[in-house]
Amino acid sequence: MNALGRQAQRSGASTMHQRQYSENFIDASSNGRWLQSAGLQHLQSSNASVPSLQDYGFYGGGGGGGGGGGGGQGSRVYRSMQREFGGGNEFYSEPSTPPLNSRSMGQRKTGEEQVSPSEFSPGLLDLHSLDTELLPEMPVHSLYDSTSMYHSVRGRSFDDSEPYIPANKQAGRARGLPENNLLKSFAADKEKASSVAKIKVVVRKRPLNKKELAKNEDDIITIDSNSLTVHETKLKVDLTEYVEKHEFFFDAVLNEEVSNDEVYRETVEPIVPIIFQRTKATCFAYGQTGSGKTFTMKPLPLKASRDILRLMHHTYRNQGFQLFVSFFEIYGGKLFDLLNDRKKLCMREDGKQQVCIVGLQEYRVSDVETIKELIEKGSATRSTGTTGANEESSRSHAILQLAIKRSVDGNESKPPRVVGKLSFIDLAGSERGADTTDNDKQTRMEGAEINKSLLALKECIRALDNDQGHIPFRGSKLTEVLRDSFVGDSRTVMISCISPNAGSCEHTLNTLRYADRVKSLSKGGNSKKDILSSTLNLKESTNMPLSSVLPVVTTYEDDMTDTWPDQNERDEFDVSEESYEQEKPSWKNGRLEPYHLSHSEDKFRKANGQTKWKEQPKFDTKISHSDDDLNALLQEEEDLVNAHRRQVEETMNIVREEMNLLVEADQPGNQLDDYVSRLNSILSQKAAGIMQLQAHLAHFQKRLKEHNVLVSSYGQ
Ligand SMILES: Nc1ncnc2c1ncn2[C@@H]1O[C@H](COP(=O)(O)OP(=O)(O)OP(=O)(O)O)[C@@H](O)[C@H]1O
Repeated sequence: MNALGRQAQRSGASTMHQRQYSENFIDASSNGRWLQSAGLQHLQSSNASVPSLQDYGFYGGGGGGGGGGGGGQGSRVYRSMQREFGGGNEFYSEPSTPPLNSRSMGQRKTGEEQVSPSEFSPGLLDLHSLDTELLPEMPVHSLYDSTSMYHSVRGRSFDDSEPYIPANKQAGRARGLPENNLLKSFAADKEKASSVAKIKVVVRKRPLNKKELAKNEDDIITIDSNSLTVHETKLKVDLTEYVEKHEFFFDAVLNEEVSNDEVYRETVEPIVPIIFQRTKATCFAYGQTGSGKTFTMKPLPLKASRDILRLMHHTYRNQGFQLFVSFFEIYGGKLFDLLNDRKKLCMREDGKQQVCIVGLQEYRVSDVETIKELIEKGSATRSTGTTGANEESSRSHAILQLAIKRSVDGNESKPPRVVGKLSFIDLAGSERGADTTDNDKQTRMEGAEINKSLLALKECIRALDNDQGHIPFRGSKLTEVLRDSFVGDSRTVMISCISPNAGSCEHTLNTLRYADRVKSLSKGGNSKKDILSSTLNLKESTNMPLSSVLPVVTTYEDDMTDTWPDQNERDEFDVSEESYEQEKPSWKNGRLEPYHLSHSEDKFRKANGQTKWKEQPKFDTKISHSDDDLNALLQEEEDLVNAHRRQVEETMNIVREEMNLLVEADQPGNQLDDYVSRLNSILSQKAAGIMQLQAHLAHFQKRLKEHNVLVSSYGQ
């Protein structure tokens, strides 16, 4: 739609997708089968033949290379940790096993691994051996025990000796962010910690980039505390410009000057302690391609790992917690292990509908440098391509998981089981269908798959936050994979990334509407305020009377029920192209004929004059719920056009009435002629506006159809 989306398409064969494979990295066949788990649910029996724990951690001290210049804080922390814990902590007394030459190590087997290769080789699922179920509650000494916590803080700890996060470095902050003081936050009691919002929506605006500055593009986003306004320049029918303001409210809005440290403090830091309490948390970035998702997400896992390790070495010292890292991507609906030469993974479901990622390698880590190295390797292996807005666009969803595990009853011979998990998802850029029309088939299919999964994700978050019985996890691979992070006690942080330039206005509004929906549908917390803000957002954004906006709010209420219209309803609300044909206004005998509502639209009207938009138009019923959801999104746009059309129609009716009154009044002929011709010209302008809106609508419908065809063909 805008120029950005149309630039720099990829040629089909050359495919700028990079398939970079990290040479020298850990061999696919390494590790015991317990490493195969992504930390998903499992059947607990087992254990007799489980291999003993292997530590694939490799320690920054000796290698150093991986850390390179970027070591910075991490190296400092590591050294400090060594100083503090080198003697006492089990993790730091284990032999170093650098991964770069771990191929041979991978073939090493413990006695317990001497089992049928077909049974235990990586890639095969043995549900009985996987630690996929959260560890049942176990007494954890010192957990939220303020005495011991303060003890560790006040004693000589690395926090005292070498704080790695600059104290209160708040330059350029949009608003007061919480201080980074993890251990201090631990002083809060358990209840307080678990009161962290179930879902938090944060928006981050990036600065204008060089390209945008060179084009003299305006920054159209203003931020005030936790509200944000998009200033959209629009054209009236008579081609005069006007600015429409769209105001949104979120849990936090971070301006372009906010650092990644501050983003971490606002988003992930509060949930880190909770994952020691049998909680699974997910943090993901959403937004248009080039809006800063990767920039935002990339540092978060490392910062979180640092805090996790600090907690493990302070508050939970000697309590047997272990940290594991896995990193995989979903590309084109398929899973690839980013820490194992992009080995294709498969997902299986057991009888209890527990999902396991078969063959996924997990690495036990005990220092920041190792994690850093793993993240860098995984990121380099990710599928990227070029979009108009981003030369190195992520074309996959990358999922990095930090799992905290613990041996049952402290028995080290048993495989550790998941206590909690923190998943970081760098989603592929959201794209509008209109931006991909000129792209090659592969790109378009990627776009369709990406959009499908983003919509499925939104649907799941909504359903979860509203405690709905049915969570539509099967909507996409992404949501299937994340199922276990969402069930039970879970937390979700969504970071919506937006570009500030005028050329991205449409994308930005879409991103914010997506975020707004996720937030405003939240049952927990300030639901009243959220509903209000949602209404306000829509009111502002459409510049229409509230009555025209109400149907959209109705959508929200309807959606909360998670019900989908049955087939009959869909049939009844079928919106066919013919119906729009009939709607075109026509001139007859020099007069504009009344603008009839189509039969189908009439059916949307409710007794109170409001329109109910819950019902989806009828589309290919083979398409999954997420596709229905896309339809719903497009339906929203269609609703908007319809609302505008009704507004125009009302204006026309008023004008028509005025004309009739004038004709009836016995005015001098010449004056009347003048007036009538003026009104006629207004009417023809309005008619042109209606035509425009109809073309807009037809365009949406066409796109929707194309998308559905694409998705269904892609799914086959
Ligand atoms: N807050 C920011 N401050 C400075 N530069 C930023 C910021 N956010 C993004 N950028 C820069 O903008 C460019 C695009 O960012 P990034 O690759 O993170 O986008 P993306 O949303 O992940 O895109 P895609 O979905 O295509 O992968 C990068 O060069 C990045 O360094």
